Amino acid sequence: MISKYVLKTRQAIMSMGKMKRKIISSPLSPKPVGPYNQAILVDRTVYLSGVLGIDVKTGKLVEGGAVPEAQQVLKNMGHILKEAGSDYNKVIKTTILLQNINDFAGINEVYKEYFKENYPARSTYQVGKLPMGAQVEIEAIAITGEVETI
Ligand SMILES: CC(=[NH2+])C(=O)[O-]
Repeated sequence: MISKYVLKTRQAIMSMGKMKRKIISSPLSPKPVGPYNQAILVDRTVYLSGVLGIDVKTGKLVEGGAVPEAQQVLKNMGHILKEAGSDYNKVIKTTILLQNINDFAGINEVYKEYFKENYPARSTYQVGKLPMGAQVEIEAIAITGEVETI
């Protein structure tokens, strides 16, 4: 049996109409390597999939390890953010996945080149393995349009 509360919640949601989502795809950033999109925009929030350090021209991970990969990840991320009407300064949350947590310090140096102010909330993990044998993957959530920091 459905409670009055659940029924009321359902009615409220129905009365809101259809929520719109927009698939974001930047040709300047590598195509997804699996069944996902680069990003999805819902209302004014854009959800970025985990970005890898793939060079869009070669379709391969850049060489040299975690630091060059992180540079490429964040460049790729910039193109996706721009396509969605956002930028690094409007990112509110990131998740960094590292193949080796010993790269933490090096990654932080690269990260600060892109996130200069209003640092997003962030989580960093060492994981067993990443797609394509990557050393770094970063996902993000960002706001589009005008943002005020209070
Ligand atoms: C790389 C990535 N985002 C994925 O889900 O495989």
